Amino acid sequence: MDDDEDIPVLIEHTEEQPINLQQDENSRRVPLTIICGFLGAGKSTLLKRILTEQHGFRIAVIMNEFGDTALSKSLDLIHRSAAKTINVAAEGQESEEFLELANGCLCCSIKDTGITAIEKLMQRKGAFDHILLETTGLADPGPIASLFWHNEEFAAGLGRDIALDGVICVVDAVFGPQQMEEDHASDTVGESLRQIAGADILLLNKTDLATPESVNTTAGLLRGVNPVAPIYRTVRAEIEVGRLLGVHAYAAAPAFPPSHAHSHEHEHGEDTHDHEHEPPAPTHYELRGISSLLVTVPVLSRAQLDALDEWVRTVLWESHLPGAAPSSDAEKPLSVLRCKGLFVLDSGAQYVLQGVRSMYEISEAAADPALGVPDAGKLVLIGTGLDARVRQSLEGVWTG
Ligand SMILES: Nc1nc2c(ncn2[C@@H]2O[C@H](COP(=O)(O)OP(=O)(O)OP(=O)(O)O)[C@@H](O)[C@H]2O)c(=O)[nH]1
Repeated sequence: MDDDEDIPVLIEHTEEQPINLQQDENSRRVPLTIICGFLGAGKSTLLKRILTEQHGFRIAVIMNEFGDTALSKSLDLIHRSAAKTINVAAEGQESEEFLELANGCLCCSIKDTGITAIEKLMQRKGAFDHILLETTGLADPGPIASLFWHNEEFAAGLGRDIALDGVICVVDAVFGPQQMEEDHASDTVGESLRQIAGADILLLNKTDLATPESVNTTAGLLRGVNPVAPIYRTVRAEIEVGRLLGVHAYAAAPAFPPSHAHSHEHEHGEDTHDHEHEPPAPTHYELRGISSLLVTVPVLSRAQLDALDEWVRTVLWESHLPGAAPSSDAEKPLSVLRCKGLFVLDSGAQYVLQGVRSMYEISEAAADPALGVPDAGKLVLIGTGLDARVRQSLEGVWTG
């Protein structure tokens, strides 16, 4: 450790906040983004980029790893970056470390899991505008995401200060498909597929090491599992920070693909935003593991919206279709890991559905006058056992 270890002195924040990272006006909650990803896919490379580049955002990064990995990782990041100071705050907790970086970011490597690490970080509230939480490779982001969203216990505590912004999954363009392939070996759905399913943004990294054809194939696989998350193709996780943070994935109406088959890409420097909107034909990954169901929902009456709410509740809470007994087919039990929806009422009102595992909410969305009222709604379910019976049962909600 360096000689110049000091108790951290964190500078009072006086500058204006970046527009897209403004905290919720009502609650002043700090947005939190979860980074998960395949082993060796480039999570640390992304973090290093964020911690060392001049992007104007003050981001606190928590490396939530076990053992010494986080410590060695953060020191490695610091040594390679032009950090002004290295501060270690012991506070009687030997596992706590805070590093203040030259670009205003704060790196925390805390060998505690989840909540404790964040509680410690929040003691330094005001020193950052956004929190990034890196999970261990192949950790399922679902339980962590739900911890920060709609957890009553959490809402009474830290949840007053933190709002879940989104989940980013970094996928290895070279080994990603192989990892997905190996993942189905277990009798339950593998972690890599859970990560893809639970992501709000997919970073398809290391595209320089794969042929354009295989990158396209991998993007297609990702799209098959998660049809709504944007896919950014990157080399060394090079992407504008503003495109990853401040996405309000759990608050805003989800950006659904248009109903017609469509595929285009935008170049943004090194990264490419991929909109391969139509899910490809089911692959063996989907048949063995997770698949998605994307349904167009017609304009609904209030009563139909209530019926839809009940349908979602039954499926998410009881894992069976309304009116049907719980499935005894152990191979493909009905289970929803993530759902999103936008519903339009005949009154013109719009409602947004957001769900993680068994937790969900349907709330009225502020209509954007510039966009007008959409002529139909959409619902996407990502999980297992999402077969034709599920679509039929769902459509029965409005066809009667
Ligand atoms: N060629 C190439 N190498 C990359 C790219 N992104 C990351 N790497 C390298 O791949 C290796 C693994 O990257 P990391 O960022 O450590 O991956 P990680 O996801 O943090 O790894 P774990 O935490 O061990 O799961 C490192 O040697 C990186 O320099 C890329 O886009 N192209």
